Amino acid sequence: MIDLALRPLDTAAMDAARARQGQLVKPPGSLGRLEELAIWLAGATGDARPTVNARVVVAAADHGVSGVSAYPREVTAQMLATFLAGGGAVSVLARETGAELVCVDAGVDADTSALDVVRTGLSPSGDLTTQDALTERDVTTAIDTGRDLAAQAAQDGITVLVGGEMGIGNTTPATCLACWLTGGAPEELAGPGTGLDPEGVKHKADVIARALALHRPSDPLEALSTIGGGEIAVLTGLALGAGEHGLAYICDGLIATAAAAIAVAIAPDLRPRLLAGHRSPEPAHTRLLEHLQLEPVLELQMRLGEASGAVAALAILRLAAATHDGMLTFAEAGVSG
Ligand SMILES: O=C(O)c1ccc[n+]([C@@H]2O[C@H](COP(=O)([O-])O)[C@@H](O)[C@H]2O)c1
Ligand SMILES: Cc1cc2nc[nH]c2cc1C
Repeated sequence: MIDLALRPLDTAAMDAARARQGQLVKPPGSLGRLEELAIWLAGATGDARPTVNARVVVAAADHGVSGVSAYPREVTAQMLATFLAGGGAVSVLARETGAELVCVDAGVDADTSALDVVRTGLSPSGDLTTQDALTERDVTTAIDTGRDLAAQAAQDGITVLVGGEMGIGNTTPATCLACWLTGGAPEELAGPGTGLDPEGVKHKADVIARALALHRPSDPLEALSTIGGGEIAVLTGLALGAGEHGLAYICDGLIATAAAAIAVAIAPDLRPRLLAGHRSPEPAHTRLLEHLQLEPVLELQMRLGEASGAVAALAILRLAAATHDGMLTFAEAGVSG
């Protein structure tokens, strides 16, 4: 197991934020979820009037499992280059929301030496229907990379971390993990990913069932090594690191949420620090959100990954923090309350 010291939410900062919300010039509760988000952010950051200083980490990897995606694996490296060139959805969304973007090569099947990425030295995962996806050592390396990125973010004054991923085929390991965590059946939880037809989804459910029959992991780290992937393990480490360093953490769709759910299985106290950015239409995502008892901020039928849904939610979190900090109180505005 991993030696972790997680910070709990700061209840004094939350109480102060709640009291401020009660004084702002609006009927109590009238900003709805924005009020809850501001109070949560106060707890996660330990600041009763928190600022949003966000960094988006996109971890990319390829996968040995085949015949489960509508796209070929070379798309992973091509999209990584596109993110860094500023032309991917996440590049635009991060720019619009004033967040920094950091990309990680967590086992991409291409030479990425010309790209400005964080390196792990990992190779693509093995085919989880016939072998372990990762070695135990790979899992440790990936988790440590994620935790180090969170430590660096805290040092840089970041208050909000957003985790996303890119990896052709990765809805298959993510759905395996969702089945393992929730007891869900592959035929219930397998979805179309990048766009499989119903026959493709049925085949994918068979692949997931085969992987689960071959591997019977007994703990979350073993689950990452047998039925996980490099980018998933990096995001598990990133979420754990957010807990260690007192950062707020926004989960994206199916894959990023599976990674966060594994982090919670490792360290249950992490859960209150997680915000579900959105709900993806993948059935396994809804099951994971129920498992974690997280209510997504947005439901926009987004199913891209890349942290796109989480960064869309970051825009809402910014508005929550801005109203919390910038509004006048009844007394300051001279409004009868
Ligand atoms: O985040 C989601 O819920 C999500 C749902 C479907 C697809 N994706 C993205 O699509 C890729 C995985 O899909 P697939 O069909 O290749 O397993 C990967 O790059 C993910 O970022 C992401
Ligand atoms: C083009 C493309 C972009 C993506 N971004 C995240 N997953 C993706 C999958 C594909 C196929």
